Amino acid sequence: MKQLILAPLRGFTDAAFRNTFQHHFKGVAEAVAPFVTSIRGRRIKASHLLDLVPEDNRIMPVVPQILSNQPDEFICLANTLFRRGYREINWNLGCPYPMVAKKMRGSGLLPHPDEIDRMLEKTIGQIDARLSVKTRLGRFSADEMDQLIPVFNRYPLSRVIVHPRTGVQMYTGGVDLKAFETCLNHINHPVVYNGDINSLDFFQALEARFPDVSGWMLGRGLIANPFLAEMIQGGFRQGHREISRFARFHDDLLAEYGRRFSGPAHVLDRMKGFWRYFADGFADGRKILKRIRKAGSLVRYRQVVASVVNDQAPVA
Ligand SMILES: Cc1cc2nc3c(=O)[nH]c(=O)nc-3n(C[C@H](O)[C@H](O)[C@H](O)COP(=O)(O)O)c2cc1C
Repeated sequence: MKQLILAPLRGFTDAAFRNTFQHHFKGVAEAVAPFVTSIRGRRIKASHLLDLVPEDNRIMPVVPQILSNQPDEFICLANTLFRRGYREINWNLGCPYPMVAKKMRGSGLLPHPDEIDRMLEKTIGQIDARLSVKTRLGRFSADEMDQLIPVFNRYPLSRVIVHPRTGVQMYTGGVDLKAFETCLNHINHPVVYNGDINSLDFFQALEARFPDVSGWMLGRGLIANPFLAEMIQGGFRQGHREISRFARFHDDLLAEYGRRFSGPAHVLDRMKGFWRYFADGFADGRKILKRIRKAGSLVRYRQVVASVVNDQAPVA
């Protein structure tokens, strides 16, 4: 089995999604959860860690992720999560949003390897869990990696997940596979590849080029085509993308948000959000997305989805 990992996508891959996904589809071994920010003071409210309630995370193994640049806060949150049973904590060094990056968090830390060094030095001996990082190549330029790799190599990280884009690229432009190769060759820890795995063909090309990768993280491509992990594990191109399975998954996801969210408007918003990705799995996805976005109520939304499911066969 290839080690396939569900990427953290805030607003998408929460416990409701992770559990429902795992119930309907095979092929994914674990997930990194969307980030939680560290907070000042020692009291961490239960509401802050709602997505990481252990009883709600027994179906898919989960690695919590922390966004922080404060060693004390990081240690406190990481050890709280360890006491709840999480054995690995991931540090977010990739978040590209200017609001985050300007405060020297996420990818905003990447131009400051000395700060990353300081964080790792202060935290790593103080937390009980294993520590991994999820990083981009740099904030402004892939060259920033040259300074970052020696820092990562100085500490006993359990793995380094690399999304080979810069922070300022956000999600545009291509992934920089040459720079990823440099990371793979020079980082002394297991390296996980992440970015744009949207098809079996691209996955197979990556796997052929980078046989030493320890795992593969999939985000948007897996939401767009929830069958992708099964396709990758089986090495087959088509055949298992059955609309009825997709429909059952969709309906269970909708029901799950119905149980968790306080009103139909929130549920509708969340489900509409998913169609930004689901639509890519359909031949006339743009038209479908327009119809879904126009739905003004959950009742209407269900009708549109039912007609989409009845009328269309998704493309593999
Ligand atoms: C809406 C959205 C939310 C995201 N939230 C997180 C997050 O909480 N933590 C993180 O490390 N990366 C986050 N990412 C980045 C993804 O984990 C991943 O690195 C990126 O989407 C590239 O992988 P993909 O092409 O397989 O989606 C987010 C991406 C998107 C599009």
